[in-house]
Amino acid sequence: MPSAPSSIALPAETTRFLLRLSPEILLKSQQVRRQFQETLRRNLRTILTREGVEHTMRHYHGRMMLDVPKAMRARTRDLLPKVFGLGSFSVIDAQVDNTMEAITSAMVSLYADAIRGKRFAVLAKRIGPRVISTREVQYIGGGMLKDLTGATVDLDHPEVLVRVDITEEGTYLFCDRVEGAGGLPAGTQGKVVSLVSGGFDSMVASWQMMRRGARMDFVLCNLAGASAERMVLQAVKVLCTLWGGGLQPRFHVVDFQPLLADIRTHQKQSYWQITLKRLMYRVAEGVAADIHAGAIVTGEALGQVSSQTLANLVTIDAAASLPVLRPLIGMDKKDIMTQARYIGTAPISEHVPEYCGITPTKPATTSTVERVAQGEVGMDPALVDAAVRDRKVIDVNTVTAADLRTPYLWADSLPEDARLIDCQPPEFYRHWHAPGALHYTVEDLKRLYKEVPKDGTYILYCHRGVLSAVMAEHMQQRGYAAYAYRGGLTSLRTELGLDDLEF
Ligand SMILES: Nc1ncnc2c1ncn2[C@@H]1O[C@H](COP(=O)(O)OP(=O)(O)OP(=O)(O)O)[C@@H](O)[C@H]1O
Repeated sequence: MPSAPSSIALPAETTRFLLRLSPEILLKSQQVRRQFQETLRRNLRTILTREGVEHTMRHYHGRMMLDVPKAMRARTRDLLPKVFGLGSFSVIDAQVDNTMEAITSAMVSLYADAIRGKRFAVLAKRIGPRVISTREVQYIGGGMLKDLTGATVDLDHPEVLVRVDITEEGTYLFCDRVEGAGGLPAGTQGKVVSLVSGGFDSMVASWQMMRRGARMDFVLCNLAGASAERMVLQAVKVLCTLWGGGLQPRFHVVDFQPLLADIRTHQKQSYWQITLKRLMYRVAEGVAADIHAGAIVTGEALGQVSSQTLANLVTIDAAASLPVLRPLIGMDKKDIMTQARYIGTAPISEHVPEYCGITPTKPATTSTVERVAQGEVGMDPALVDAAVRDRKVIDVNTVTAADLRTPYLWADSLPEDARLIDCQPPEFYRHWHAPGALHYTVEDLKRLYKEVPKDGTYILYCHRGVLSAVMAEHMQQRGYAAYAYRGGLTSLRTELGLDDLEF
C-alpha cells in the first residue's frame, strides 16, 4: 500500500472542518448571502470562544473552513450541529496537492481499510476554477481502491462515500458528512418576544423562530411565584445555551397576580382563560414596544386546548395589534413532544406544572370578541401598564446553576403526622377537599401565618400542584416544614384510595 502523502498541508495538531451553509442561503442575492455568512461567522466565534475552543475561520467559495486544535475536535463536532444557518459539515481527513498522484495516494492510505469488504463510491467535486478533472479523479482513484481492496463500487447506495473536493488551494479528502441545524443564522431576522410558560409548546415554538433567524426575548406572565419562575427560566436557559449562540436573550418576568385578581372579579368564569391570554398578549406587546420587537411568538396549536379553538384564537388575536406568530399552529402534540425531546427542553417542560388557580369549571370553546370584551369592561387597563413597567428583566446568558437552585418543595407521600392544607380556590375546595384539610389560598397567607403553628409537617395540595408549590415555598421561607403534594389532586386522591374527580 502506498505510504501517506507527504503533501498533507494541515498542521499535525489541527483538525479542519468544512462548513456548508443552509442550501436556502445559497439561493439569496450575493449581498444578502454575504451578510448572512458574516453573521454566521460571528455566531460561531461567540460559541467557540464561550466554550474555550481556540480557532481560526475563513470563507471559501460559499463555504467556511474552520481550524481547531485536535484536542477540541470532539467538542467542536458536538457544538456545530446546533448552530443555525449551517446546512452540514465535514471533518477533513487530509489536504493534498492538486496532482493525481497525491490525491490517489492519499485516498488509498486514508480509506483502503475502511472500504475493505464494503460497497463504496468516490465523489469528486470542483470548487472554484478547474485545476484537475473530477471524472478522472473518480475513475482512477476509485479504480485503485477497488483493485487494492476488492471492494465493490456502488454509485447509488455506497456504504462508504469518499469525497474529494478539488480547490485552487489543494484537494480536500473526507468521508464524514454531518447534517447541520439548517435554518438561518441567529439574529439575521427581526426581533420578537416569545411568550413562554416553560411547557413543551412554547419552548418548541421559540426554537422554531430562533431557527428562522429571529432575535428573541422571552416573556413569562408569572401566575405562580418564584418556584415557577425558576423552572421556566431553567427551560429558557437550556434552550439558549444549546441553541442560542450569538444571541443576547433576556427573560422578562411579569407579575400576573393583580391581573388574575382583576379577571376573577370582573370576567365570567367561562371566559377566564380567554381574557387571561388576551392580557398576556397585551403585556407581550408592552414589552415588545420597550425593546423594539416586531412580533409576538406563542406555542398555540389549533384545537389543542379550549382556548385554542379557532373562534377563541380569533378573540385572543384581537387583543394584539402586533403580528402573533404561531409556528406550531398546524402541528400534532405528538410531533411537538418529539421536537421538544430533540431540542433538549422536554426533561424540564415535563416538570413545569400547569397553573391551576384560574381553571374554569366549563371553559368556553366558542367566543366572540364583543362578548369577551364586555366582561372586561370593569377591568383596569392601568394594571397591564404597571405589570409591564414593574417587570423583572434577567440577562439569560449570565444566569448560573446557583440562580436556578430550587428549595426542596415536593412530597411524594403523606407522612402519618402531617396536616393537610387545601390551597385551591374556594369553589374547588367546596366541591371536594381531603377529610380534615385546612383551607388557605395564596391570598390568605397572612392569616395562615397568624393561625397555623410552626411545629409539625404540612402537606399542601391543589388541582395540579402549582399553587401548592408556591405556598409551600412561602411557608418554608417563614420557617414552616411545608411541602407540596407532587401531582396535585389526582395523585392525592389515588393515595387516599379515591377515584379521580369530575370537574
Ligand atoms: N404563564 C405564561 N406566560 C407566558 N406565556 C404563556 C403562559 N401561559 C401560556 N403562555 C403562552 O400561551 C400559549 C398557549 O398556552 P396554553 O397554556 O393555552 O397551552 P399549552 O399547550 O399548554 O402551551 P405550553 O405547552 O407552551 O404551556 C403558550 O404556548 C405560551 O406561548
